[in-house]
Amino acid sequence: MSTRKLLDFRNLLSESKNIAILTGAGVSAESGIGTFRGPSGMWRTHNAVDLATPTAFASNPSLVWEFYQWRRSVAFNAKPNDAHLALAKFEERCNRENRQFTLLTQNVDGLHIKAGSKNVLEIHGSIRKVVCTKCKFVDENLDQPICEALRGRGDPNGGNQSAIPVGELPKCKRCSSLVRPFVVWFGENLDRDVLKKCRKVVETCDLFLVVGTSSVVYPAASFAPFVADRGKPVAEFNIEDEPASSTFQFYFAGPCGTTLPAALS
Ligand SMILES: CC(C)NC(=O)[C@H](Cc1c[nH]c2ccccc12)NC(=O)[C@H](CCCC/N=C(/NCCC(=O)O)S[C@H]1O[C@H](COP(=O)(O)OP(=O)(O)OC[C@H]2O[C@@H](n3cnc4c(N)ncnc43)[C@H](O)[C@@H]2O)[C@@H](O)[C@H]1O)NC(=O)OCc1ccccc1
Ligand SMILES: [Zn+2]
Repeated sequence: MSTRKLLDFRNLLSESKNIAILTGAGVSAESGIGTFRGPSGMWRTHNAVDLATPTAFASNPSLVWEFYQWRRSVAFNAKPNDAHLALAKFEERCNRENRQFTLLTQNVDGLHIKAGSKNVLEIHGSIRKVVCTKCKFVDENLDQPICEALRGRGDPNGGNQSAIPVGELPKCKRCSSLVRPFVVWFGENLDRDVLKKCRKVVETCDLFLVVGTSSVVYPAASFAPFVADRGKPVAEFNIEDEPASSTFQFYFAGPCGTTLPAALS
């Protein structure tokens, strides 16, 4: 990206009053958390998107809980990287300058909040929380392992794969029924209130940034085009040399742990 473009972007950034940002797995890649595309999108012989479904959980809750036990262990041991930190720092600046800042993330790893971001919408939920399949009680649970039966389980390269009886899987603190990760699975609707907040953000922001996402999962993938259709500027940050879609005004190629601090500081 030419310095000319970078300067143009930074001027626009300093004039904007209502900035919104959408992040995806690419923002956590430099924290050692694999993305969904490519080899890291596989767990054992399963494609992550096949395990992140209500049907997979209904047919094999033990396997799905092993998958999430592993992802919790990776996420809980991960540290926010310079991209997360730059976003948290930029939010503070916006607050000081009375400008609106909203961070929408598809990531369930909790690293934005760990980095200090405040106005964060985790549109696909968080693996730091569980929800009861019976009474719907939502509880933050950072226990590692989350239950005794999952101790040492979840190894992506094999290990003990015998099915864990449902009665030994994580239980609700209120009614002792089976709990599931508090995440939105494929084929499930996003939370109504979260969707309403997302709609307000894309209808009112005057600058939208898209960071580290392949923009294939909906409804999140519809946000940036919606803002662009309103005639508002969109800037994309991605490690790929070329933008997936060239409809946006700005494209910053490279690892976002480098490009984002350079653009936002
Ligand atoms: C696959 C896709 C086609 N399917 C969908 O979109 C589906 C169905 C659908 C609905 N509407 C549609 C319209 C058209 C087609 C399909 C649909 N959507 C849904 O089911 C949604 C629910 C979607 C949410 C699912 N849950 C997730 N996560 C939580 C769980 C969990 O995480 O376990 S989605 C999950 O996958 C997505 C992964 O995408 P990315 O984050 O972008 O990651 P990816 O690996 O793909 O890309 C990484 C990018 O980063 C870049 N990168 C890598 N390293 C770096 C680096 N260092 N720096 C910068 N960039 C980098 C790479 O180049 C790459 O571009 C994220 O959203 C993530 O949250 N629900 C729904 O719409 O309900 C109503 C409904 C229901 C049925 C039918 C109609 C309507
Ligand atoms: Zn319960």
